[in-house]
Amino acid sequence: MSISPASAFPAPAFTPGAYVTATYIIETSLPLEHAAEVLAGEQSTGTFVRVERESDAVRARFAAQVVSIDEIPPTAASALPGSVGDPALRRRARMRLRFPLDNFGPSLPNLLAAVAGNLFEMKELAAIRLVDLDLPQAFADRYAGPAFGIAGTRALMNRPTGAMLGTIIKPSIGLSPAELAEVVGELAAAGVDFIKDDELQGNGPASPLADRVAAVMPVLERHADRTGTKPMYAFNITDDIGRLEANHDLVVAAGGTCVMACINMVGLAGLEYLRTKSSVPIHGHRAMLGAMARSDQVGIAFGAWQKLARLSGADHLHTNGISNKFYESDAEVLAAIDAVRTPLLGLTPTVPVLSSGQWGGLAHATYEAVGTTDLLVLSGGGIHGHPDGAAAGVASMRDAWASAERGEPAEEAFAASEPLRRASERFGPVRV
Ligand SMILES: O=C(O)[C@H](O)COP(=O)(O)O
Ligand SMILES: [Mg+2]
Repeated sequence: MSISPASAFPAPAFTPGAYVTATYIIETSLPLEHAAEVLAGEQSTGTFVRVERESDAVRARFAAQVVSIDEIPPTAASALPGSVGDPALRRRARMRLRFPLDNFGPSLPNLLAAVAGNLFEMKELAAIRLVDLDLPQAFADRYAGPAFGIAGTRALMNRPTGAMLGTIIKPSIGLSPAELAEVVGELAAAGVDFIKDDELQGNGPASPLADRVAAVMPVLERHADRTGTKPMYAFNITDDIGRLEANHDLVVAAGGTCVMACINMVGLAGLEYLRTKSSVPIHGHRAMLGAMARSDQVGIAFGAWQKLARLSGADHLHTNGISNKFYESDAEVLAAIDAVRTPLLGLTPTVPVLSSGQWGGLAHATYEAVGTTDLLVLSGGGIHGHPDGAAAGVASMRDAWASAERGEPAEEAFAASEPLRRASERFGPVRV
């Protein structure tokens, strides 16, 4: 085994005066200030007892500091298991903690150990949720973020303006590669911009990644030869980190223009690794986010998580869509889309991906609420479940978004478009 030269491990530079500010919603039955100090101490220089070498000088330089505590109304939710104190005294607060960047350097995994590590286990806290992170520029100096983003994605799929419209292959699993190729041909002919594997379709024996690539890409290449446009297909290459590069290379060698990774399954470090190897946009699926973000009492909110995913290189990031099939309200979805659209440390803008229960009848309400077409809107059941087939499903989406972008009332689109009218018979009334 060869020993790497020391130059391969340059000492990280000190950045005095640089901080990460983490915002939490906490609940505690202890005095709020006390709980905040325990939290700040445990996640930086402290432990359960003051130790001899935790000098004032060490604290001054490395201790996390409580910046603010703002009490907010309690919820009716029960306390996290094992929390201590008199339940009758429980209070809730939004709290900001400032961590010296030098405690961890601009390293996302090590950042998370400080701002989202053991603190979820602290018995002093009856609830603790990380809701936001203010990160210094040093993170963008180290992490490249998206390589393609909105502009690069539009260029590759030849959709310079307007909403980017796509679909998820449904059924998610069960189609043979040959059947998949047929569906892809139909979708491409219908003018879809983007197609993706479902997050459930990885590399199983019934439809291995290599076979899907071999079946799908010739269909897309033939379509591109005829029309000059190659719809983007996001092959789900999620796997162990050691396989990501080979999976990516397989897709790119066949002419593929996108790879998809389930961010929480490969981890942020896996996504960042893929970013260093990828020559096509990375479609970031957020499956499993609910385990972190759904509870009001514990976890990491989408607003904080999406910053980490964007730094790690997600060109596309799922935000959910309005009237979705999952638990999030429209207000939460719109906040998520807004979060992804908010500039972050000068990174290339990531494309928000609106998915889950989407269909053409949601276009007007979505466009009115977000005011942009720099979106990738995905409709799985809403296209494949169209009463007249997937091609009509694509047409219903295109008609709806074109009408919304022209500023017409939804009723007008409904009256003018047979595919949209037929879609509404299956999926419900057009949202206005
Ligand atoms: O992976 C996705 O984004 C979902 O499977 C969406 O599917 P749906 O449009 O059928 O809800
Ligand atoms: Mg899915």
